[in-house]
Amino acid sequence: MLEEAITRIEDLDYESMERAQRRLDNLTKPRGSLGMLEQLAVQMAGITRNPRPKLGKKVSVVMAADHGVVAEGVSAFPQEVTPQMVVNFLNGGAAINVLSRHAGAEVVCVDVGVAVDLDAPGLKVRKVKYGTDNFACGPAMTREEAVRAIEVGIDVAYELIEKGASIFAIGEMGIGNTTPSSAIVALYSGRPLDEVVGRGTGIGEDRVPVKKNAIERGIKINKPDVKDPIDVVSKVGGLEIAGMAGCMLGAASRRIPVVVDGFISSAAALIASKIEPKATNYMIGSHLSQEPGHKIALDLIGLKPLMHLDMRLGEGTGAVLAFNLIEAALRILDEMATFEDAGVSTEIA
Ligand SMILES: O=C(O)c1ccc[n+]([C@@H]2O[C@H](COP(=O)([O-])O)[C@@H](O)[C@H]2O)c1
Ligand SMILES: Cc1cc2nc[nH]c2cc1C
Repeated sequence: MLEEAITRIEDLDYESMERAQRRLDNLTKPRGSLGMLEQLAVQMAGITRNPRPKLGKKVSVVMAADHGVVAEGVSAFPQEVTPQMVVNFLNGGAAINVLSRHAGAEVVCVDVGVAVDLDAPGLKVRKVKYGTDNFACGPAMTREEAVRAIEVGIDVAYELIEKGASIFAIGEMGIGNTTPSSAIVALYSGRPLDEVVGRGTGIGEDRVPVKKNAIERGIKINKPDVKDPIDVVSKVGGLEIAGMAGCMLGAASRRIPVVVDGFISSAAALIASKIEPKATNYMIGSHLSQEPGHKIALDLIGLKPLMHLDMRLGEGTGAVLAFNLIEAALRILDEMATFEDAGVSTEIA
């Protein structure tokens, strides 16, 4: 399934992009004056193979899983918050529910590896494992488990696309998951942990060295091979990180755009981009998280955030806010009058 998805990921459709660009240049505004909205519209044309695309159904996917590395004291919150928040997502009370309602998007929550069984109607139970093992002491999961988690993501993407999804916000919930995300971003960027590791849910400055030490031990003991992204995500990653990477690859293989959320979502995007570089064509950056490693990850992938909101929540909350901007960009492309239509004089020189 993973192989099939990878081989189906194509380049953007340059003809639709050129046509969209030509129309944007003829609309009643100085060329390029709508900045990133214009780039978004052109990218969407290339993704959808349509020079004047419209958004259909919008979906926020929240991949949830637990992390053995929390035993090292790397999070400000206890592990039971992961299942508690999953229940909150299903009851409609979390930030992602509110912002998704605001954006007219549906929320889909997937249990890829929560440490307990949950009896929560509406939850997609695709559990690969009851949380990862502590990667400071050995591999987080086996290679087979990592591939299964990626394939859960691909499968969920296909299922939702089949039901009409036209764009995804890719979010997550997993106490401890800024630690594996930091390991992944440090490995691929080669930057020192001091520049990558942040405070996650809000650990005190005194606890940051504990988090860095767990990552250092994890990298030393597991020796992840950066040339093999599945090795990296299995040894020092997470089940929801693999699941999100899969969702991004699955969507790209069906020419569906994915909006990358915060630090953890960007670590997943980095893994997806290392599995298949063309997948980045289908990715849209949303916001810049307060986690210091987020900018490093986005730069590595080549994504530019649309918003700077000082957020650091996760769940897909930044990504879903970008839906309105993407829709705005498409409406500009479709609805604005051209110079000719409106009888407005064009540039002198
Ligand atoms: O998206 C982000 O940039 C982000 C930054 C910090 C924390 N989070 C969320 O907080 C949790 C991870 O934080 P931590 O401290 O437990 O590693 C996880 O549930 C994430 O959704 C998310
Ligand atoms: C309450 C809470 C909500 C979250 N949502 C995503 N990560 C989270 C972490 C905590 C602690």
